[in-house]
Amino acid sequence: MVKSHNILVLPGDGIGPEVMAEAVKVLETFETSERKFQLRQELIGGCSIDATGKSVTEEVKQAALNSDAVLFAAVGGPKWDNARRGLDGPEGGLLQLRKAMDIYANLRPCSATSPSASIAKEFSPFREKIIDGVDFVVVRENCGGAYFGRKVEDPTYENMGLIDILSAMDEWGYSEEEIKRVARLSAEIALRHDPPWPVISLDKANVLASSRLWRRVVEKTIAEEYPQVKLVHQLADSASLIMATNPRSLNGVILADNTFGDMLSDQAGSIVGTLGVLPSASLNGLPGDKNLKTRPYGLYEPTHGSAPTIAGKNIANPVAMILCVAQMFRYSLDMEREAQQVEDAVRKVLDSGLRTPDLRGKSSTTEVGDAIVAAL
Ligand SMILES: NC(=O)c1ccc[n+]([C@@H]2O[C@H](COP(=O)([O-])OP(=O)(O)OC[C@H]3O[C@@H](n4cnc5c(N)ncnc54)[C@H](O)[C@@H]3O)[C@@H](O)[C@H]2O)c1
Ligand SMILES: CC(C)[C@H](C(=O)O)[C@@H](O)C(=O)O
Ligand SMILES: [Mg+2]
Repeated sequence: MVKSHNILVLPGDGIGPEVMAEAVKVLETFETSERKFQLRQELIGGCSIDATGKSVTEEVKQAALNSDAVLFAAVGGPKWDNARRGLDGPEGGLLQLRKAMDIYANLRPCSATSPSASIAKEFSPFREKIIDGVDFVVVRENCGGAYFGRKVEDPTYENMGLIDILSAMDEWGYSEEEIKRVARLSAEIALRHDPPWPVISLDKANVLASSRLWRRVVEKTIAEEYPQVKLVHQLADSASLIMATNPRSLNGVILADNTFGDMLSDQAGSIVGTLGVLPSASLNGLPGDKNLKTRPYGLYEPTHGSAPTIAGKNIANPVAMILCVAQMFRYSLDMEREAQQVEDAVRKVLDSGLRTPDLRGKSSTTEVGDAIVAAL
């Protein structure tokens, strides 16, 4: 029987279409007589605002809900800076999609050997003995907190930066259930390792009310449901220092709310020395999750953005986007063997020295993509 996977492809803005083209090339090499990918490409972000007036349309959200997985590249850019209003700006398209799909856990792995030890060795600003053996995944709560709370902005301003905004507010709230589900998913990831990884939960319980609830709920959930998982509470600000001084001590699952997770996962880019190689997976549950009330949803996006200054030059690094294909194989399509094949091919190409200019290489986006396809 032929297996057919419906994949929604959202290239977005800036370097998005360039890196997505390479990811699609890699994906298509896995088509066989038994496995087909039905790709549907749609607009999101600034390009969607230009075409439809909306950063994401209801039709695209519906397409995401009907697909087996979503590949997303990047949104935003200076052209739309003045259109940046809450969920209506280009970045809001991505936020709306995360909410519509209820993909509440964003997994952002970082290790000194993935995608390639040679990259971390050469590009990390840290000494080798600091980053040696670093291996963690940031599990970022993706559908709540300050990102989705009530927003109050001065309604009179027309152009961001041109007229004074006298006051503004982002409500940063969490419910027990929102915290519980992401704590459970983190513990499940911890248990996939032998011996189980610790869960290191970040908060600012010394200051924020939402963090105090966060700490209580994480504590109770893990103690009652996952007693075999070691839980460590860490203040988010000092976690940021530890990531730069002794990152190995954060090895495990780093569980964080939406804002802290966003910041810490970018900081994790400093361990490997570039954001251009870090993928991420946003999920509404792990494969086989018995609590899932809907079909499994997965959206796969690089940690980096639309890099407007290098867009259109065929020099963007496609590796993070290509590694998103591996994540999609792993979490949405039950293709672990193929996921590892992609990761091995990426490692081989990076170790061979064939790299884009962000990694001091001379190769173009398409050359790196072609080399990865050839290495598969
Ligand atoms: N998920 C997303 O769509 C996403 C994420 C972050 C930022 N953004 C948006 O992207 C725009 C630019 O933001 P920024 O500059 O803060 O972050 P960015 O990640 O786009 O760029 C940061 C730096 O990394 C470089 N870089 C990023 N990706 C690269 C790649 N694949 N290859 C080579 N170099 C790469 C850029 O040239 C730049 O020097 C903004 O509009 C922002 O809102 C979008
Ligand atoms: C583009 C923006 C909405 C997004 C975020 O803040 O979540 C980005 O920074 C990310 O990390 O995916
Ligand atoms: Mg970010």
